[in-house]
Amino acid sequence: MERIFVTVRPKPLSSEDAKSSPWRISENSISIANQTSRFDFDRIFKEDCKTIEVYEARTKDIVSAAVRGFNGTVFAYGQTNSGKTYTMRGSDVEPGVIRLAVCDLFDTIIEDVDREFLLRMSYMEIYNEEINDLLAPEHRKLQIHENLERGIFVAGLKEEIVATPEQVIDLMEFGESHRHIGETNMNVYSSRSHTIFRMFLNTEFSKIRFFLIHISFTFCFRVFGKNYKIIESRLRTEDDNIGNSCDAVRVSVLNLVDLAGSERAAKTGAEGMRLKEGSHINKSLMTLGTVIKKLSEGVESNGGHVPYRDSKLTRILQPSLGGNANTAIICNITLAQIHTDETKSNLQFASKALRVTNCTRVNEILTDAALLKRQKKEIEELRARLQVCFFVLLYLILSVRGENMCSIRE
Ligand SMILES: Nc1ncnc2c1ncn2[C@@H]1O[C@H](COP(=O)(O)OP(=O)(O)OP(=O)(O)O)[C@@H](O)[C@H]1O
Repeated sequence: MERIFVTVRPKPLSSEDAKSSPWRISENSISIANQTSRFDFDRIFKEDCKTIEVYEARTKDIVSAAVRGFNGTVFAYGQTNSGKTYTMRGSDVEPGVIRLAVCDLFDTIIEDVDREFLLRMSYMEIYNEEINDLLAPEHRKLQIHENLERGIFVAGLKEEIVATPEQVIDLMEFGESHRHIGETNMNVYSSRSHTIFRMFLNTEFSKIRFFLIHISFTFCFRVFGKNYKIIESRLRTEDDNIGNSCDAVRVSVLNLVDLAGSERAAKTGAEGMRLKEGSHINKSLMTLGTVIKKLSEGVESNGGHVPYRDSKLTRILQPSLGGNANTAIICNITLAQIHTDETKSNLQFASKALRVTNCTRVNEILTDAALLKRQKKEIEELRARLQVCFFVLLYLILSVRGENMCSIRE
């Protein structure tokens, strides 16, 4: 069982706002002066901290676990203008969590000489409760499906096979250019949609396709002098007859999520289209809050209902909320007095998330070869047991017959 890891990143204040801020931070606790309520988190960063510190606090581990076959999700949560996009996407001067994660992912893969990888990415946004593909802008209003093989997935979402960090960053920037952004009174570049950047392995690859891709990648890397042996993860072994798991393919998904911020129309001055966007954003964040609250109260483990299906966001993130994933939340806040109520409610959400636990495990899929090997071994074991049973039975029959013969003679 793994608890959701929750950190808090306050946005730097102007000196004017700093003087009037009611918030007091001590180590990893935050409270309002003269009030008894206090919030404790895994980590509270200083206002002047760098994004790399935020990244290294937990996301770095989640990325390296993703390479080992564990699902991972990191999302930035907070009110509008609190620094979520700054944290996840970054700026020209300071790379964000997504960029840092992508570079780290490739570095970790290069170091892993025992495995071969095949990596893919997708990028989507949820805008006004509709899912749009940011890598294929013509793919709009996509639907969520669920089946045994793939779990919960967005049908028709473009998945690009990627081989270098530069390729991922280029695709991400292409996607960013199609994201819905708008001006409000609180943020000139306010995200009007939630975005989910995803890197993952395809469970549908047949062995032949896997090898074809592997061969072509290996060829490319040799030709271009790069040392990447890109993705899905399969253990390399000299001895093909070793153990059962040598041909197992590990499949993991890494979600990096930049949520749109909660907002009050009175403060953002939203009207018309902006107001409609704001109401969709608030509604889906409210559902996220309800889901986290129910999970923190143990409703799901007691067989109760958790309303994942009430918003596209919670439905897509369902496996990361109380499911099979290492999850971290970066709660972006502002310490300005004018936003005290919003900051308090964001911290309440984050506190509840601290009590949510996930059950993580390595996702391993057996290839045909490994499956055959495992079944062959099982057959051999059964055959050996059958032989033992046969000899025991023969012995019993012979001894019974021997006794009968004796009693007849007598
Ligand atoms: N840690 C920080 N250091 C310096 N500037 C920051 C920091 N965090 C945020 N900013 C600045 O604050 C402004 C708002 O940040 P950002 O757009 O990331 O907020 P947001 O939470 O994503 O807002 P929204 O929900 O409206 O999209 C930007 O100009 C950004 O550069």
